[in-house]
Amino acid sequence: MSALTYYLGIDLGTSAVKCILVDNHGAVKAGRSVEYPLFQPQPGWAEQEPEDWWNGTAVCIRALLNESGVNGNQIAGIGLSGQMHGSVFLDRRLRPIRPALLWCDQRTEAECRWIEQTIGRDELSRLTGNRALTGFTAPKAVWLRNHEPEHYKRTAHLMLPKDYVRLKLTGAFGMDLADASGTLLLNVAERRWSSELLQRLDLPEEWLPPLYESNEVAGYVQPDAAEATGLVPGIPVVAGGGDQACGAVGVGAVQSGIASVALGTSGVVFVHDDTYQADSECRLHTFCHGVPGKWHRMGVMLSAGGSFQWWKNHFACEELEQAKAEGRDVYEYLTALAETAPPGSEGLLFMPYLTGERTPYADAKARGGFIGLNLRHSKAHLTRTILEGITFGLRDSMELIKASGIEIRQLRVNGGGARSRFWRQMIADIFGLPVVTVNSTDGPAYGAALMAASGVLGRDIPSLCGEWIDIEDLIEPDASSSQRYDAYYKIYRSLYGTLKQTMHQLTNLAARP
Ligand SMILES: Nc1ncnc2c1ncn2[C@@H]1O[C@H](COP(=O)(O)OP(=O)(O)O)[C@@H](O)[C@H]1O
Ligand SMILES: O=C(CO)[C@@H](O)[C@H](O)COP(=O)(O)O
Repeated sequence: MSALTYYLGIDLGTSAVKCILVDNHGAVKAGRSVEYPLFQPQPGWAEQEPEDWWNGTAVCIRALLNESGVNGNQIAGIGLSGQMHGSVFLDRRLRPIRPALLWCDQRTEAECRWIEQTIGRDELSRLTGNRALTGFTAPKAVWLRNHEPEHYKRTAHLMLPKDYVRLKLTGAFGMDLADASGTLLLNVAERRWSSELLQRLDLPEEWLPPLYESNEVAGYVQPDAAEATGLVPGIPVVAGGGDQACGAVGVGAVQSGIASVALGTSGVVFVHDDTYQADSECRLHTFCHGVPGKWHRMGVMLSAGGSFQWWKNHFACEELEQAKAEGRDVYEYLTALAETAPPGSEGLLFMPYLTGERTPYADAKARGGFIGLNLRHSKAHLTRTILEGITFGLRDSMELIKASGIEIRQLRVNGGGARSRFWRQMIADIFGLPVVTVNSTDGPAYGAALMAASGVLGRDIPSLCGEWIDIEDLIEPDASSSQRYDAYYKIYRSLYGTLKQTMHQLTNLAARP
């Protein structure tokens, strides 16, 4: 029997970096994660230090190798996945100029308006397939020029979060097409940088790295990185992808009809496209897929798991203590509590716009709220309605997908929230579709490892998905809950329009010193 080799998948998440080792039959051997801080120097801002990402990744890989007993020389390839859209500005000596602005940073409303006015919405859509949204990278570069001209002048390179880790690992510049799509600087249809847009925005094309398909080798581990991580020099590192493309590959959403639903800090509904199909009003994002030569569309909520995390952090002290005492995960404790309330939470709704929203409203000033509270409502109802509100928000994206003529027959969930069977049943009921989990629960990291194997072995991604990925659990929707949820969803949908002005007034008031 031939010896096992391994593929290392690295997912540079928002809360932590997660590293896994996958053997050449697709089985996960071991996993490890290391957290790092997120800074919010002003309301609506979200930043991280690129050095924290690299240090966390090095510590994580070293611990993973030690704990698993796998040697660096047993690793045949590495794939990188990461939080998308974040802007890493480096000087000529490759030093970060300032903390990176993240995907959930909302400071660039004025820059987005300027880009859309300068280029024109239709023309921007023709050039990039998308519209200017606060989380995307191009408005961040324009913000730097407007607000920190000294930093802008010193900038020599602009890259995405995981591509900084690539630079530290391999000494090479590179970016995959899936993640590059979220910069708003890519001609998504033609899979190349949009020189025309860069010129019109007066942003230097030489800042940007070379582009790769996700399974192409983009560099090799260098001796100094090997020393820092416990890897050995020379291991090939494939381009990888943004976390959504990697997550979709990691659950096998690589053909029409199967959607990936990601429940991380953000919440995403992602569908595969064989050909380039821009959304006419750009309400969905149209990006390159991690499958070479393919595309995808997706809707993105900014605070999906993030809303649940907020609830846990601020309002679940007792549950946190009880969970600790019983050695249970606090989220398991909270979902068990939510399960004691009925579907619809007895007339309660939650708006999950805690950090503004992207799909379907593209509104940095949207805010969250509970509506329908009465004296019968307990913490169980509030906990349940948070999960329901997040899932209604995801359904908003699915409705846009369905309206564009795409038929979905199965949802494959990934991300932290996918651990909860209760939440998966709720998704099945609210979407009216079967919900599947697969053998790996590490969506993006697993997808990155699979991309590495694809590149190293010269195998195509869909066929490797067919070999490595099995359905582990399938939940069918419950007809009576679905019917009840439909009635609640109709009201949920009307809330944003009804309350938009109030949300904006409150956001403006809160911004005053
Ligand atoms: N057991 C669980 N049940 C329900 N939700 C969970 C559970 N564990 C984690 N979560 C949710 O998943 C989120 C984290 O997901 P993850 O994919 O790790 O995020 P990220 O990649 O953004 O760092 C948490 O904020 C929480 O909302
Ligand atoms: O902005 C997007 C996708 O467009 C997010 O998906 C980020 O890529 C990070 O998400 P998490 O994995 O941290 O939830």
